Amino acid sequence: MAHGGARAQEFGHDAVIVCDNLLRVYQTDTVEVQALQGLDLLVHDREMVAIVGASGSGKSTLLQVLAGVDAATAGRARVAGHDLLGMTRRERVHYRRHVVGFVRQQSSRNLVPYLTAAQVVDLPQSFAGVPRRERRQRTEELFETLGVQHCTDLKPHQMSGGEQQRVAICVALANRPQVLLTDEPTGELDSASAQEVFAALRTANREWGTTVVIVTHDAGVSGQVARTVAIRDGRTSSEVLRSDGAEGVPGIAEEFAVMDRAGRVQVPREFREALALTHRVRLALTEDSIEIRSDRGGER
Ligand SMILES: Nc1ncnc2c1ncn2[C@@H]1O[C@H](COP(=O)(O)OP(=O)(O)OP(=O)(O)O)[C@@H](O)[C@H]1O
Repeated sequence: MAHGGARAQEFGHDAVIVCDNLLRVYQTDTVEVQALQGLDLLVHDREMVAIVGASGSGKSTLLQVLAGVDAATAGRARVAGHDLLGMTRRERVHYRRHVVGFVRQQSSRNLVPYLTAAQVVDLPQSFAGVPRRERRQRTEELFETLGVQHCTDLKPHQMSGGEQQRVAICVALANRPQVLLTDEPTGELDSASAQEVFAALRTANREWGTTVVIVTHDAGVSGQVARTVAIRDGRTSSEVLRSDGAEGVPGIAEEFAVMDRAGRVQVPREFREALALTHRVRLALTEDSIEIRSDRGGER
């Protein structure tokens, strides 16, 4: 039991994605940008989670760290048991090829202009050494499940934006990753095509048990997933949990603030402005709540 107890204390020991106090600092000649400022995040196996936030809040940086294409400056990031800050080059190649699938922000970067859908989905499987017959079967299975069989012999310029994105999702899923990371998968799409892409992501999540993370600045995504995590200034600030409604009836969504392990909570700007809260506030513990009051009359 002592062993189990010790494990239970480790932050996120049972999560597929663990970000613990993650920091990413970009250093240029003149400025230092803290894109991630001590971000904590847990995602569990088979979850489908959306990450929302304003432009510049750190969403893409987070996804690139999780995808293994960028390295955090400090903190801990673990995905499916892989420690992302301590991986060798070789481990990183294996990780990117087999453990995570990544759909990048610009759809054109996910496909190759002169390759057909079938050829581009074949590529990652071929790099992984999968025999030709199995590759063909997997490609057909992906196209059928995500509804893009008709794109098999088409090149990107012959497909709609939504079809391109669904083929890009097939590429990312080709080697059966445990985790699928998508950066603004519906950013350039009309709402009907966006719905088809969300449906494809849900299908992957349901059919293959893939854990799906969707980064978007579209707050409307909350209606598509059970959990939405909001990032503000490089930190997770709030979460919306949506319970499943009955068939055809939307579920109920409830918003929570996120408290990190040091006890920090971000007070939303509207709340701060409504009470003119500045850098110092009064906290009071009542029987079942904590009050935050302005420090009127106090020195700044
Ligand atoms: N390579 C880089 N060099 C310097 N600063 C960067 C770099 N990449 C990102 N940043 C900065 O880090 C911060 C977070 O950027 P990031 O792209 O992660 O935000 P985002 O929430 O994904 O925004 P968007 O929705 O516009 O893509 C921003 O201030 C951005 O300017």
